[in-house]
This record gives sequence, C-alpha cells and structure tokens, in this order.
Amino acid sequence: MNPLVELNNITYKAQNKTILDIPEFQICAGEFLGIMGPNGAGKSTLLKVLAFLENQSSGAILYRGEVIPKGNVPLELRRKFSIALQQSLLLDGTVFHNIAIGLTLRKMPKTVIKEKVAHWLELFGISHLAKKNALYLSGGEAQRVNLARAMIIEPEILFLDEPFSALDFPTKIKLMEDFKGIIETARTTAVFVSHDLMEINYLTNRLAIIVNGEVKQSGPTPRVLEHPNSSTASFLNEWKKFYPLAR
Ligand SMILES: Nc1ncnc2c1ncn2[C@@H]1O[C@H](COP(=O)(O)OP(=O)(O)OP(=O)(O)O)[C@@H](O)[C@H]1O
Repeated sequence: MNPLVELNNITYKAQNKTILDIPEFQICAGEFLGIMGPNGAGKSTLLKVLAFLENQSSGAILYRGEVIPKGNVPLELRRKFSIALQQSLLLDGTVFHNIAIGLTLRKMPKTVIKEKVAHWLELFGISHLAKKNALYLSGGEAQRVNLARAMIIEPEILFLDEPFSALDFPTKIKLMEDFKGIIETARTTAVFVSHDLMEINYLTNRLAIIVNGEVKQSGPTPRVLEHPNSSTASFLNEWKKFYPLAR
C-alpha cells in the first residue's frame, strides 16, 4: 500500500516531557486505521501531529513522499484533511450552513454547494434537519452533522477523535453502521482514535496500540486483537474480558 503520510523519527515534547517517540509510522491510502491505548498514552497528540495540527519537536513528516516543512504546511495540503472530534463544535446557524461551511470557505458556486449539501444530508439521514438550528440538535443528530461537514469536502484523510464516545449505545450503533457504509463507498482513508474496542473492532482494518507515547504494536486489527504482544497484552486483555472479538 502507498503511504500517504509517513513519520520519520518523530518526537513531541511538552514541558520537558516526551509525549511521543515514534521512529516510523505510516498512514496508507484507503485504510481505516485505529489508534488505541490507555489514557494519556498520546493518541490525540499523535492524531494532531499526523494531521499537521501540532508541530513535532524533532523528526520529519512526509506527505506522498515529500518532506513537509515544519510549521509551514501549505494551505492546499491542510485542505485535503478533515477532522471530527467528540464535541461536534457546531456553529450557531442552520444545519445546512454548518455542513456547507467547508465549501463556502473554498468559494464554491452556490448551486454546487446546494447540490452537495443535499447529497450529504441524505447520506447521513438528516435531510429533515436542514433548516434547524444546529445548536438545538440531539447528540446523535449533532454528530451526524459533524461527520457530514467533515466528509463534504471529500477529504483525502479523515481524522476522527472519539466521535462516537458521548452517544448512547443504540444511537452509537446506528450511526457507526451508517458511517461505515458511507466511508466504504467514498473509499476515504480514515484515522480513528478510540477507547472502545467494540468501535475499533467494527470500523478499522488496521490497528496501532500506543502506550507511553510509543507505538507498541500495529497490524491488521483482528491480528493485533487476537495476538497482543508482551507490551500490549495487559491493556488489550482487560478490554477482551468485556467484548467478544468476533467481527
Ligand atoms: N501541550 C501539552 N503540554 C503538556 N502536556 C501535554 C500537552 N499535550 C499533551 N500533553 C500530555 O501528554 C500526554 C498525552 O496526551 P494525549 O491527549 O495525547 O493522550 P491520549 O492518549 O489521547 O489520552 P486520553 O485517552 O486520556 O484522551 C498526557 O499526559 C497529556 O497531559
């Protein structure tokens, strides 16, 4: 598989503490990569570094084989990426306006915006909410708007930091099912930070386990879950007591 983003000898330090220490790591085109690990392991920091939202302290980040200058990421590269967080951070305005925002910023013609928003509203099953103020949505509805807003720009990589974790179980299951279909059809490359083995097991095809800022194991999700190594077993085996591993 072709690497879209590569990390080479990356460290990230804050307040004299090494938070990430990653000799090499890649995001490959077309994969749905899960990142899992204990609290404070560095998952969100890794996501931010991969998405060029935080500058590494040392090392190089390559995009499609080219080194990207630290702190000077071209706007057109930033615009290839989308990010969806646990909090949907919607704006005070209609659902239509919120979903359209990425296209509006790119100065797309109004007719194209209307067409695309209608398409993504329908895919996420929220056409009936188009005119509603986004601040008055349920958690599940808001997360659908958040994901539609991230997907409408057809990102090269979609970064997800626990977008389902605040949802009740039935809402989460329905959204994950719909989302999986959408992302498979769009063939979007995705990087997904989650605490939840069920979410990881259902959505991802490759899994990296990060402990103390280091990637301790990575590989196809079923293989990592079924064969934890000596560095990941204590973390994964706790989870496996609670969830069956069948996909
Ligand atoms: N800018 C910063 N300054 C100081 N410490 C930081 C900074 N950013 C992150 N950290 C610390 O780095 C560690 C990793 O944080 P990070 O949020 O990446 O972990 P995480 O694995 O996503 O955690 P969680 O599962 O709890 O969300 C934590 O101990 C955090 O307090």
